[in-house]
Amino acid sequence: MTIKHLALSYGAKSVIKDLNFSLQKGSFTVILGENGVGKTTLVRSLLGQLTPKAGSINFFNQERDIKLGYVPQFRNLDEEYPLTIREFVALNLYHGWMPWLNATEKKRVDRAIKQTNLVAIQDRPLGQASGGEKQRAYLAQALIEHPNLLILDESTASLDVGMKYELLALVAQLQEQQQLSVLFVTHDLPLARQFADHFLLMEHDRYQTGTMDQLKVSRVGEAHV
Ligand SMILES: Nc1ncnc2c1ncn2[C@@H]1O[C@H](COP(=O)(O)OP(=O)(O)OP(=O)(O)O)[C@@H](O)[C@H]1O
Repeated sequence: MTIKHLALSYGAKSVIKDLNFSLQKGSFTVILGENGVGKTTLVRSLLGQLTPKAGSINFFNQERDIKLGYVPQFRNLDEEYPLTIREFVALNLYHGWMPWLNATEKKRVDRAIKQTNLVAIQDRPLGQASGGEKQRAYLAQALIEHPNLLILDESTASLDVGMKYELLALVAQLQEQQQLSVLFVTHDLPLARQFADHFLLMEHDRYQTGTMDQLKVSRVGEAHV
């Protein structure tokens, strides 16, 4: 994916100006930056929810080659949330009036549930799952479409340390096995250093990119000069 001279704004409020960035196929890239710098805004533009004011976003060779998977920020679901884990994972496969899945769709659900280690608990209500299990269910839902670019937006923010590493280790495994490219938005530098190979560091007036060993910050947003 190549981003050239990208500008994004909300009405008159400019958030991103002249961003240039390349995401290499198969890489695990972390997007770092302080609160309010525009990380989620950038993700929204990649998901096609926000039209650039200027510049371009080109996905790999041709735009139709790209299949995006998106794991949103962790939101704790109500304990009473009515769907089981399996129903939640399959949610996007239901079309309008058709309340059942065909054999191929069932296989896709089985595969995503297996990939995310949810087989044993797939029939439990999602509302009663642990934070890590809920995030794995979001990941499984994103994997249903067999994405080649997976975007995780602060997906680990409210998970405890063990669960964060578990989720990211799973993502890294999928990245390797399936030639996935991963874009991971986070404030968590140790986690980024553990799993990512490239970074995009967003600051209010500049952007830096490179391989993780070129990242010279001790905490997000604070560059050593
Ligand atoms: N719908 C909107 N309308 C107007 N301004 C917005 C809107 N959404 C976000 N903003 C503003 O755009 C700026 C960038 O927000 P964004 O959510 O992209 O930041 P972020 O880097 O993801 O922050 P955080 O780390 O806190 O999630 C902020 O100043 C925010 O207040």
